[in-house]
Formats: sequence, structure tokens, C-alpha cells
Amino acid sequence: MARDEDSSPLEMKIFSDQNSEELPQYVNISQNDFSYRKHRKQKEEDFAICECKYDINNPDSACGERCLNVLTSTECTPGFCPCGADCKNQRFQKCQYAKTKLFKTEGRGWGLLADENIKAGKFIIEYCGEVISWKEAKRRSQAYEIQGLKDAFIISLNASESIDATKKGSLARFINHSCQPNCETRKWNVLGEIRVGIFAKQDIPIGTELGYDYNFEWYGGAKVRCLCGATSCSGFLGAKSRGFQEDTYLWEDDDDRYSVEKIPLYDSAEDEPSTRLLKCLGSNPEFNIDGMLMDVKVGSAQQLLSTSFVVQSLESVPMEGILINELKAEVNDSKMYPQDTQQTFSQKNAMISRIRSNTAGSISKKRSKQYSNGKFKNVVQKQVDVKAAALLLSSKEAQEEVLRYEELKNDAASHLKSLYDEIRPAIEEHERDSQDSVATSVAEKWIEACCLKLKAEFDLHSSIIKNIACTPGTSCGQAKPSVDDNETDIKFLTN
Ligand SMILES: C[S@@+](CC[C@H](N)C(=O)[O-])C[C@H]1O[C@@H](n2cnc3c(N)ncnc32)[C@H](O)[C@@H]1O
Repeated sequence: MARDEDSSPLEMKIFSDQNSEELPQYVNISQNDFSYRKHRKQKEEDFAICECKYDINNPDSACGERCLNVLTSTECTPGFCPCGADCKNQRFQKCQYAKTKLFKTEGRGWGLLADENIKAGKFIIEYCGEVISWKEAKRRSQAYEIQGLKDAFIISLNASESIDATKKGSLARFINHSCQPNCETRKWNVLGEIRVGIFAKQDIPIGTELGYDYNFEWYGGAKVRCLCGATSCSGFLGAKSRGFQEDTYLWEDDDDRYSVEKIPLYDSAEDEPSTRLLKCLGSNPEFNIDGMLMDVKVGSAQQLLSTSFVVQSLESVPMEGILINELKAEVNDSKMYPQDTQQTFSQKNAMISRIRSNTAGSISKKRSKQYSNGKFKNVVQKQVDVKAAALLLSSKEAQEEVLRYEELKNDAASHLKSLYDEIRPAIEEHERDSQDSVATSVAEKWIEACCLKLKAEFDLHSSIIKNIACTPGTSCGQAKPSVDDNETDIKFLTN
């Protein structure tokens, strides 16, 4: 087991030599550590006081499941709860944990198992650690990676903070990831601070390993192959996260999984129409028609021909460094770290993820596209040089029309961008807190703006194509852009 020689005895670092039978060293804590900032002091007027009345014949009356505080995932405040010492809603504060036991797993380091039968819904243990800012979490995450720590112990707490259980934590730090988990994390408000608990999703018999879905966002770093053994296993820790998918470019063919190294171009002539298209383009270098396609292959014809394409079975490929540099630079800024258990990227909030990835100005231009054979390919959305395209049109009217459409498209894009800036706090809060959905009004506003932008793009592209296809003076009329038309069409689209 490696040890940081510079650390004080209370701050020993690495506990993750998975081959070691020794119990990992860390400082066991049962309350979060607030060295980084002070614990919030709740004002008396902010105390949540329930209306429960303790009835000796009904033990559940003392802050059971119908308690207003329990219903809002808030613990009662000692000294202020009407049920006094009988209050059952102070489980985090009183460390009312289920019995658990550490054990050594096969290939996944240490794990935690139930040392008693645990009923569905029961609070098992708090995930304790050091409460740190996101910035500090990002810094530590990178530092741990450099130090060679294989295990990840940082989870997200809220939009701005994380819990790091690497050096100090509770036994919850040993709970492994499962793609078919019997536990889940839930956030509770305890005396004004958010705390994370592990709760049973189902009845868990004694001796069963505890596991929850880490669900973390994955941006770079070593990939960890998931060994949870579930039939629905996603293959890698964090594999379901958007970050992981952008980073790794992974696809499956029955039981085989593949990663693509270097620039992940898909280069199958059999189902790739743009190969033929690019041949045509070669004969007309002045007009870069590939730029006009909404979702075409990566780069220009020249890039396409010169870029190597390497596919290897994951068994033989080191997991690091599959990333495209361009993307890395982009994600580094907004990067979260692999340890984030609170990030859900489920179908439920897929829309929010799309909101982020569709954002004008800050979007990743890389997309994964699914072809008819089920394989994914990364494609790049190329920008049309509209002014250059317009110059190629011989009729002045046609040129003006194209430029007008471009203006409408730009307006729609900047509207979407400013809307995104406006609602970003709500989206980010939603993502960090793993809520099921954002406010409907936010979603509606967003969808409307997205539709308008898409329509404006469509109008622009069809105008260019139409004006190129039609020689001046033929019967091909020029559709005039009109905001009113847009509105009518949007209604139609969203009805
Ligand atoms: C929070 S720690 C869990 C405790 C850890 N097993 C230990 O020995 O300290 C998370 C780390 O455990 C390992 N791990 C957890 N779940 C895993 C899984 N399903 N498959 C493979 N490794 C897993 C990974 O190295 C991960 O970064």
C-alpha cells in the first residue's frame, strides 16, 4: 500500500492497492469535515418544524413517513421538534446506520456488504468526507490521478460543492458501483447543510454486497472497466455519461466492444454516402458543398483521406488517451470529474443534456450518429460559409434571399444563446441535484427557441440548395422568409 510520506498521520493518502489484503488506511469520520469552509449556521427562523404529535400507541407518529420534514427530505432540529427525544427523523445526526461489513472483492478492491437484513427504503449510511468546492474537487481529482490513485472517492454535493472521501470518510466510501444497484444515494437537508445518504432500493438480505449506480460524468482519465457482473452492465464506470461517450467513442457489436483511437472516423464505403459525395466535391474545389450538409463527415475531403482510422478490441487497447485534442480542450473547462455519483444521465433528463449540448456558441461540434447497422460514428457539424455561397449565385435576388435567411438564422441562434445563459443556473442545478425534470416553463421556452433555430437553419439551407439548383429565370420561385410564417410553423411543429 502506497503512502504519502509528507502527510501527517491523520492525512494519509492512498488506500487503493487493490491487490493488497491490508485494510485501507483513511481517517474514519461520521460527520462531514468542514476544514475547507465553515459549517453553515442556521438561523432559528429557518428551522423546519414539523407538526407531528407523538402518540405512544403509534410509534410512527413521531416523525415517521408522514412527517412534513421527512416528506421534504429535511431532518428535524433537536430541541425544536414537537416529538422531542422520540423524533425518528434525525438519522444522519444520530448516525443511525444499518449494520455493514467491509470485505475484499474479486478485482474491485474493497466492498461493503449488509451485515443484517435491510428493508427497502432504509437509510444505510451517510457518505461522509471533506466538503470542498468544485474547483478544489477538480484540482484534487487531477492530482489524485497524477499520484496514480485508481479509486475515485469524490461525489457531487450540489451545484458548487463536492464531498471528497479519499482521505477522510465513512464506510460508505467502500461501496462499489453496480449497474443493477440495490442501493441509491439521496440528499437530505440536515441543519441547513445538504448531506448524502445511501439508502436501500430494495430488501437486501444479510451478506449481500451493497452497490449503487455511480452515474458519474466522465471526462478523460483512465477508464475503469466495470466488474459489477450485472446482466445490464454498461461496461465501464461512467459509461452511460455523456462525457464518457464523447470521450471514448465506443460501440458494440453483440458481445464485442470497440474503441476508436485517434480521430474516430467511420470509413465504411458500404453505407457512407459522403464518400461518393466527396468524390464529386473534389471536382469543384471552389465551392465547399460539404459545408452545406447539416451533418456530414469530419472535415474536408483532404482531411478525410489523410486521417488514420484504428479500431482495436478493448482487451488489447490501453484505455487512456483516446481523446481528440480539440474536444479535450473544450471539456476541460466545463469538466467534472469521474467520481461524481450524483450526476444522472438517464433518459429522464436526457433533454437537459441535449439542452447543454445544443447550446449555440458553446456546443461540441462532435456528435455521435447512429447508422442503420446500429454503429455509431462521430460526425462534425460544418458551418456553411453563407456569404461565399451567396456570391456563387448569379441572381442578385437569390443572393439577397440567402443573406436574409442567414440573418434570421443568426437571430434565432443568438436568441437561443441568451436564453441558455438565462436558464443555465436552473439546468445546472437540475443536473447536480439529479432531479427528474426541470420546470416545464423552462423546458417549453427552450424547446420553442430550439425549434425556431432549427427551422431558421433549415430555411437557410433549403434556400441555398434551391437557388443553386434553379437557374435564374426558371419557374423555381424564391420563398420569402417571414417571421409570421415561422411562428405558424412552430405551432404546427409543437402541436
Ligand atoms: C468509492 S471507491 C469504492 C471502494 C474501492 N473498491 C476500494 O477498495 O477502496 C470506487 C472505486 O472502486 C472501484 N470500483 C467500484 N466499483 C467498481 C466496479 N463495478 N467495477 C470495477 N471497479 C469498481 C473503482 O476503482 C472505483 O474508482
